[in-house]
Amino acid sequence: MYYVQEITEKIFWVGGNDRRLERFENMFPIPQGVAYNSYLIMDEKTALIDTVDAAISALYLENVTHVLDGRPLDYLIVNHMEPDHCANIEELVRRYPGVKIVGNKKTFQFIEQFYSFNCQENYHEVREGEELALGERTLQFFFAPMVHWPEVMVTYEQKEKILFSADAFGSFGAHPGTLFSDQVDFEHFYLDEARRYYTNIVGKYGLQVQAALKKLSSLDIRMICSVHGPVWRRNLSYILDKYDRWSRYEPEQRGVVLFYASMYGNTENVMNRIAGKLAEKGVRDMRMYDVSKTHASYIIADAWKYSHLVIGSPTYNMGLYFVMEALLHEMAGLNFQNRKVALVGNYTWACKSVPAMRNLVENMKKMEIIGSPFEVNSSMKAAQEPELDKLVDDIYASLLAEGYRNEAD
Ligand SMILES: Cc1cc2nc3c(=O)[nH]c(=O)nc-3n(C[C@H](O)[C@H](O)[C@H](O)COP(=O)(O)O)c2cc1C
Repeated sequence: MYYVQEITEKIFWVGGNDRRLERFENMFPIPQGVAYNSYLIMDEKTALIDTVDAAISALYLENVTHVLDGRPLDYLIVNHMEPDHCANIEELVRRYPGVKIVGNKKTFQFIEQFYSFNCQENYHEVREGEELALGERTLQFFFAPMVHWPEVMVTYEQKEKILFSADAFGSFGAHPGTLFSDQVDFEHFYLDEARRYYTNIVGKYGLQVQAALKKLSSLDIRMICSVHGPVWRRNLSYILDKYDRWSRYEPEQRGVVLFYASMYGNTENVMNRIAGKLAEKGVRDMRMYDVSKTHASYIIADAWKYSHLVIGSPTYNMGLYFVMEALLHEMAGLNFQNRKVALVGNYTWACKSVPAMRNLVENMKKMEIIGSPFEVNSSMKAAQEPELDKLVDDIYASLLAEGYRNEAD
């Protein structure tokens, strides 16, 4: 049976949740599921904003039919052509043959690339800033290229000042019954998943996000409706500030993320010793991950959050342990930058992990290597304690220089 919610007068959320999907984009674990949001505006003309993933099409079509209540669909706004939002275009055209599909040149190019049905007669191409009157309400379209696909646009509803923002401001996590961010404790319920979503999916395109934020800054926005995650109707500056910071690659918090690879436990042992020594100095904001155990998306999200990283890896086949190598490549691919990094390398006959890590890290922008990388020859020896203490002192000094306030102070 249909399940819809009216988000404001005559604008309905007609999306749905998927809590069965194991991995978003077949890559990112989503233990709390994901929501696909679509919105239907009932005015003199009816307009549907984006569709949903094929996994929830049946319920979705029932939702749309229910809200339309016998009326035709006049417009389908396609803000984003990623298949998790476009799976129902063909069926909607079949059901509502007169529907105008609103998009830009690239939108239509992508429709034809992804799908084989012919709906060219339905195209309604819009330009940057163009308006579309629905009756009481008028929509306006702004292009947001590469946030995070080239055809992306956002739709601004002028009467109630609602931004339909495509993937921007989205989050992993299905709706827990509530729909609005102010109905839950966002920091506890969504923030980590919103950060993981942003950093892993949109993170590479900080410059383009900054450009979009600048373009939208002249609009009076009272509500943000993304295609994933909760709807924002209060305290919008909170999520706008997060996006601004994330897209400038600025850490949210001073603290340390330690992540390591280790087969026999000797690299892990050094990482634990570093964390323990930092804790003795009073550092509390630390996270530690084994890269073979924790999915990269969680480590990347925390690397984005914190100011300092400690990275440890054994040498493997004259290079870097593959999982660590993949993770650092992924971070570089996401344009990750602007952090302080300490390195720990391990080897039994020829240490290649330190130069490999250094090379990968130094190829990222605005990265600073702290002190001297700590090299372990199979296992750490007592004689190396002063050298490790020196590295810990350097990490701590760097934290303080960045403004870290020690609980013990
Ligand atoms: C398949 C394989 C390849 C390795 N390749 C190298 C290598 O090229 N050079 C080297 O010095 N050590 C190499 N090692 C040894 C490890 O780097 C070394 O034993 C290290 O101390 C392991 O650290 P861990 O205790 O944290 O797992 C290799 C080990 C394995 C299992």
